[in-house]
Amino acid sequence: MLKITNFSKSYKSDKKAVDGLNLEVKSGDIFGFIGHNGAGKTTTIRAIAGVLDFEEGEITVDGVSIRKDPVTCKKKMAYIPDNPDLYEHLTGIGYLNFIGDIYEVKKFDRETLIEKYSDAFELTSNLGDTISSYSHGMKQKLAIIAALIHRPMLLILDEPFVGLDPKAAFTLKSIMSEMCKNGSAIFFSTHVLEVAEKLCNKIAIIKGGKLISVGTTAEVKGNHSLEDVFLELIDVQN
Ligand SMILES: Nc1ncnc2c1ncn2[C@@H]1O[C@H](COP(=O)(O)OP(=O)(O)OP(=O)(O)O)[C@@H](O)[C@H]1O
Repeated sequence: MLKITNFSKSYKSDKKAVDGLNLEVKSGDIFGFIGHNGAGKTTTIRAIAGVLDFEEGEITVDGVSIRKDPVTCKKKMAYIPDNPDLYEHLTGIGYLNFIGDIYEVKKFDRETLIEKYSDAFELTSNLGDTISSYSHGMKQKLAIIAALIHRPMLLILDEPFVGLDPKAAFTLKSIMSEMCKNGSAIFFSTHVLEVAEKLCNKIAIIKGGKLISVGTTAEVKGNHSLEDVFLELIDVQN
């Protein structure tokens, strides 16, 4: 579903933020992307989402190059950044309908999914309010609902659990599991290693722009906790 081949990105000419990254996320995978601050997670995620240009390597979504045909790729996926930038003057429902129009989601599907996910995130009674009146967590919930209403084959999330209350985090985890059971693929970054360990069937650890471990969660952590493995790998490679 998502294939990253020899992807590198430099912001300044002297140092690569991401260096020669190879990764494949298959249908049904919940793939956790972990690494220290500045490791290259957001850079990778933004390149996958088609919002960051890059010179080296190839990224394909369902076989389509994000560089050559970004529109086709974007129709197949949804991207939720760590700090979603929403149209503050719109109401919640106005925003969801705006996104529904862009992705040409049919009326019945749209109404059904908006109801389903707004109820799940307890946002239904706030949908008539303007987004500028929402808290940070409410904005995040709205961005998640907007991402889900066009049933993406690939969901890309940058630090999705930051700012969500425990119930909303539980709801999101349940939705992620349900999506992958239905054949979608999910790739997300997180610093919450307990969540990654429980939720993901695959894990990649990035350090200084390079992958230092990748595989099934069982392969990456062996008989240890993911936290122990992560801390040891980060230290050993210093
Ligand atoms: N717009 C930019 N201009 C210059 N350098 C950048 C820019 N964005 C990121 N970088 C650099 O690229 C490297 C990787 O940053 P990135 O944001 O991808 O890390 P991250 O793993 O997402 O970190 P965090 O966990 O703190 O969010 C860092 O050295 C960072 O300073």
